[in-house]
Amino acid sequence: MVRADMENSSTVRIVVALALLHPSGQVLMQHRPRNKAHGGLWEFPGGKVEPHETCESAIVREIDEELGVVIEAADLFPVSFATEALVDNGQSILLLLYGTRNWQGVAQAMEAGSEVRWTGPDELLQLPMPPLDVPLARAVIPLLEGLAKATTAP
Ligand SMILES: Nc1nc2c([nH]c(=O)n2[C@H]2C[C@H](O)[C@@H](COP(=O)(O)OP(=O)(O)OP(=O)(O)O)O2)c(=O)[nH]1
Repeated sequence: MVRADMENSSTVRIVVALALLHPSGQVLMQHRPRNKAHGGLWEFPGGKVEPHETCESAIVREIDEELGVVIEAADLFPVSFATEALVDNGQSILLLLYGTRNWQGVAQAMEAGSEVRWTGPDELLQLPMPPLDVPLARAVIPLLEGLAKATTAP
């Protein structure tokens, strides 16, 4: 039986992440600083949704902070999501992956100890990444292949 107090004590932490899609068929991946959770792995840039933020305003903020580029909430579309129970703090993460093809500025790693790289569909699953990112990366690959085809089409 589910008690009312149990229903109200959600332990789900929402994390938003972005597939920044280059017209050539590449996605921007970020190397996590070694001092953070999953340090040293490649991930989609993003972060936790803070209280009083919407998911969209959180991803716009995180992308500005982490990559120094401006994206518009209106350009975002949902790509996929993934969930994982975290054993260390008892929280579950709900990771929402958005996509966009539009941004302003040149994406670069703004955080100390971080780096970024544009990655094609053949390389994406070769990168060491957190477990949650593997199914998300699989969902991104057809988008990259579609973009690459559109670029090379006569
Ligand atoms: N941003 C991001 N986080 C991910 C991905 N995959 C994955 O498991 N995570 C996890 C790692 C962390 O436990 C959590 C996000 O934490 P974060 O450190 O990026 O969030 P934040 O920028 O708000 O961090 P902070 O202010 O607390 O340092 O989600 C991913 O692709 N992108």
